[in-house]
Amino acid sequence: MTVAVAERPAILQARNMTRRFGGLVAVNDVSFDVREGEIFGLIGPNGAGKTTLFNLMTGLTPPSSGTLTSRGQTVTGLSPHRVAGLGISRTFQNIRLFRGLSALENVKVATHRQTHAGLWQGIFGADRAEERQVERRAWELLDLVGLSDRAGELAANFSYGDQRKLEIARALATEPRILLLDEPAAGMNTAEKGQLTAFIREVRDRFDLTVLLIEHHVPLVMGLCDRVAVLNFGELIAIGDPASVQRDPKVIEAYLGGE
Ligand SMILES: Nc1ncnc2c1ncn2[C@@H]1O[C@H](COP(=O)(O)OP(=O)(O)OP(=O)(O)O)[C@@H](O)[C@H]1O
Repeated sequence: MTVAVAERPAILQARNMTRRFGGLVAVNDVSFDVREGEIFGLIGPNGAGKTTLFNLMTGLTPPSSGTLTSRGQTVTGLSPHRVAGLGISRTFQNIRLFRGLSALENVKVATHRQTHAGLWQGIFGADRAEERQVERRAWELLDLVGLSDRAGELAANFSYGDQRKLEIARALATEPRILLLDEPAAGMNTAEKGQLTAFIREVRDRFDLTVLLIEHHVPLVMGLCDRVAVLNFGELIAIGDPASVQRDPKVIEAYLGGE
């Protein structure tokens, strides 16, 4: 029997997370839980602190204060590599592919990073058995994101939308439990945006994931997410199911009203 998202245990617990940059408080005393298996949206106006919060959650930026734990393990203070090792993987608002490598090589490099081999083995091949396994897995992931027929093409030649899909394949290569997507719909055309909801749900179900996403495209967030959190000037001003968040006067004033 499927357990309702609301009754599932927390997989992430953010407590009083704050990040200052000089005099600017980019993330201000933010606390929330993310439950196992949910699709959790993070929205807010430009500069509200969404990416900074993702950076705090993935070890890219240390918090000024506060903690993040995942099933009892402290995440804050770990390097991005160690955070990935805990099963927390992400994509970036500014796409970070190896533009001069093929789609297949991009996914293989990400897979190798999870195994003992490093970047160069990722490109030129490691132990043969491991290499075959990595290659098979990379093809599977490219297939999942619909890019296997273009495996040999350079990442630089892909449209924005396809580069985002490739980034998701790379993030999945590390076999995460928690996937953070920073603006997955940015640069996608209307048809691609339409398919993204079903795609993210399919990925969540297939890999038994919890998904957090930052997204400016409000209809996508509202149609996709189990719960939505709203940041404004670094503060968490609302959290709940999409319908109640959309009705919240604070949210309308801060964000949706300004759309
Ligand atoms: N490394 C940094 N140094 C100084 N200020 C920063 C740094 N990173 C972010 N900021 C500031 O922190 C605030 C929050 O930025 P952040 O990028 O997290 O917002 P955001 O909600 O992701 O915005 P957007 O929707 O435009 O991507 C902004 O005022 C930004 O200028």
